Amino acid sequence: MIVVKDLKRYYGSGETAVKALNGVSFEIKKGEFVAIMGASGSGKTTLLRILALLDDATAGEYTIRGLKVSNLPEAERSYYRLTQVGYVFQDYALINEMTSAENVYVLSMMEGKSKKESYNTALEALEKVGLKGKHNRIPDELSGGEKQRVAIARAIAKKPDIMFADEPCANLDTRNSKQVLDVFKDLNDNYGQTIVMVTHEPWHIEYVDRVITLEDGVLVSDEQVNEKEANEV
Ligand SMILES: Nc1ncnc2c1ncn2[C@@H]1O[C@H](COP(=O)(O)OP(=O)(O)OP(=O)(O)O)[C@@H](O)[C@H]1O
Repeated sequence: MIVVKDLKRYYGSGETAVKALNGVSFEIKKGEFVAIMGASGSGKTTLLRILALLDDATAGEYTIRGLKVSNLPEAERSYYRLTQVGYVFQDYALINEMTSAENVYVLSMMEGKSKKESYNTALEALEKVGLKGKHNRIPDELSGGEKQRVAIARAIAKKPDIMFADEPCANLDTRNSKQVLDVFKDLNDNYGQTIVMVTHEPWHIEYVDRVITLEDGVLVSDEQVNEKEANEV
């Protein structure tokens, strides 16, 4: 599904350039749940932002399902971002004045779907993340873990090819983190959702299939931690 070849991302130029990514190559198959790990400053967020089309690489090649996204014109990248890629950020990025259902269906309405269809899709997505019956609550009336699950519902409502999560449990206690990780695992196991998640917590490894570790912008290990049947790249 994803092929990355010799990806580089430098911040600044010349002698003082920060080589946040310095030639990273790997492939991710459809249906994999992959963790990106590494010490602070190793390049995890930089890599995820490029994979999620939120940033451009300085050099290298990036393809999703055979489509060379690193070369797409901005309008097409923007369409791809809106319709095919799901995001979950550490701060949830929910709109405080909106209910859970509204937060989920606002994106679907931006795609031009009817309010009724968007609302029904939102309720279905909220049910999948275990929030049935909480569709009318605003973020202030939810726990941190529930807020993050609303953000996950928003991401899956558009049935994305790939879901990207950047430290989704960074602001959560262990109990809430487990609920969020259980939702990711359920989406991956039962719906085949491809997930790429940045995390620095070693105990999160038990939830994922594979761990890619970065050190100073270089891939230093790529380890299968949970066997799955072979799938298409
Ligand atoms: N916008 C920027 N301008 C300059 N340097 C940057 C910028 N963003 C990141 N960097 C540098 O690039 C390197 C990689 O940063 P990145 O945020 O990708 O690391 P990380 O592994 O996600 O770290 P953390 O776990 O602390 O979030 C670091 O040295 C960082 O200081």
